[in-house]
Amino acid sequence: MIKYLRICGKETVYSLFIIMVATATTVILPLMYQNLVDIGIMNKNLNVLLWNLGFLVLLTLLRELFDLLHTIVTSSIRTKVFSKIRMDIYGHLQKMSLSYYASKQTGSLVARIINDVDSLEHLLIEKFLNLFKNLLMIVIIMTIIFRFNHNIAFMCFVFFPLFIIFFKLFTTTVYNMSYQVIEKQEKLMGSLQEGISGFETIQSYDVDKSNVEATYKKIAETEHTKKRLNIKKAMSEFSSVSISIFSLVLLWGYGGYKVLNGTMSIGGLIAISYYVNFLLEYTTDTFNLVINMRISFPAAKRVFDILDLEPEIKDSEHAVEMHTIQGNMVWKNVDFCYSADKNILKNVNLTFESGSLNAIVGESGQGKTSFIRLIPRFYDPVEGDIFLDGINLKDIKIDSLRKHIAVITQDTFLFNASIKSNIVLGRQQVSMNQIISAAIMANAHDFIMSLPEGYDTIVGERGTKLSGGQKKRIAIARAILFDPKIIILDEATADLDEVTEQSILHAMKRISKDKIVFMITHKISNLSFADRVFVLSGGAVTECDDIDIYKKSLAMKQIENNVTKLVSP
Ligand SMILES: Nc1ncnc2c1ncn2[C@@H]1O[C@H](COP(=O)(O)OP(=O)(O)OP(=O)(O)O)[C@@H](O)[C@H]1O
Repeated sequence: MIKYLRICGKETVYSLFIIMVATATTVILPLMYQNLVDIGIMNKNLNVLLWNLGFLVLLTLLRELFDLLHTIVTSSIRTKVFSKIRMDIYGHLQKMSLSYYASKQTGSLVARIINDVDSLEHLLIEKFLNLFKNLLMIVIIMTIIFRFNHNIAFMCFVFFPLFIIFFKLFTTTVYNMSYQVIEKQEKLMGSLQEGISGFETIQSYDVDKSNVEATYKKIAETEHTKKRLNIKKAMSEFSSVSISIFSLVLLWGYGGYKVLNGTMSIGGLIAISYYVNFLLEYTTDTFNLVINMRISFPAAKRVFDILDLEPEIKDSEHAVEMHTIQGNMVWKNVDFCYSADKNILKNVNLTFESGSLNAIVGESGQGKTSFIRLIPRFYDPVEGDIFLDGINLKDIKIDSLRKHIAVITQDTFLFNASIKSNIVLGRQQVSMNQIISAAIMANAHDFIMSLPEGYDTIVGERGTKLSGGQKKRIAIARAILFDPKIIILDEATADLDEVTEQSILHAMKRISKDKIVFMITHKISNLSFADRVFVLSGGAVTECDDIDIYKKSLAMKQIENNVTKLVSP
């Protein structure tokens, strides 16, 4: 946090200075009242009365002015620090490995960026700075009260232990409850996000009953925990206010008695009652602040927990930049698994040369996607190494490695932007001609031109305004325009009609002359485009010596499966 406060060190110093000056103006006010009553009113001195009234107006205005200044300065701290924290979390999340996202829900991560940073903001700006102001005020006011009247100062001291007892009583419960609220809210955000983005499945399968009810239950539980937390907070506030009332009664009893027996002036009693009032106000406020800080701490801690997380896949110290690559790849004794109890790849030894289109086949769940995930280092092998142009992937800077790879997955992700921006994807200096020729190769140009706004058509969230095949073709055009050395097609053409699929694969075959293309496929017809075919089975990856024989055996297997399905009751 200190690192972030340093960004606006100047503003923090200004803020503390303003707090001190505002404190001074507040502290002087009761003395003015004392003068006004004892010298102005009681001695019928109009001059003193008018001067004091003038000063009172001036001081009150000054205090308001400093409050305004404080708000301006803290707003500037908020803007600088918290936009930086949000950017850092977002940037950090972008660096996290696939394994991290496999165990997290998008909604709960959004909750951290929005809600938890908000809590941290309140904690820092409202609570820490106010705590500083309150403690300063308490010390100054206690000193003044002590100088006024020792007995009253001792009476005030009696109430501190009471505050501490109540504080101890509430603080742990409040902390635990607020943690529960945050966790429940995070889970709720996850369910809401999932429910909203999966609305089509929910509606079409009529699963709304159990699914929606589970979300309703989460909403109710979150609100219930919030209600319990609010009641606890209200109880803690009630107890601190009760102590204040009790002490004011004591002060006015004792002070009134002193005025009656002539040992204290009326102005003095008014001034000291102001000070005691201030003291109680600031002590109560500090008590509530600390309770509220306990509420904000869990959220603040979670913000820094994310920032402290190390991505599983990161650049090694001596990682090198690869500006250009040939694209020759060697796999040496590669083992891979997601968890120790299930091997996905075992002792894979392979060599791929630039200028080849490699089909990866195998039954569902054998590990084809996992296999290609090791190439852009979405995951690392648990044993063995993969070399690109003789350099271990682990020794290449991740950004510079991924710059040479385009992955087109089974699920196409499009941004809610125009078709053109989805193809270009932030790359600079790309001409319209280049975009169009990539779209032509991906068989996307004709359908794009048939849309009323052509390349400027906005595709909707995740591309909902386009068909599955259209989205896929845009993703392929994006990869072609990108012109990487390694192209990975993970069943990328599976949901296209046969003519479109064949024309895209022809294009892939053409452009694979100086690239390595990996094509995961379940279709026998696609194997005709492959230079080499690799079969994944039981963790082993074996190359097919004769593609035609493999195609025949696969076709036979599929026929057998279909016959079994037909004859089985
Ligand atoms: N992120 C993950 N965490 C844990 N296990 C995973 C993960 N991704 C996949 N698996 C498991 O790894 C195994 C291989 O999955 P993978 O997706 O690589 O298979 P595949 O051959 O591509 O399957 P398909 O042809 O059905 O797409 C499966 O048993 C799957 O459940």
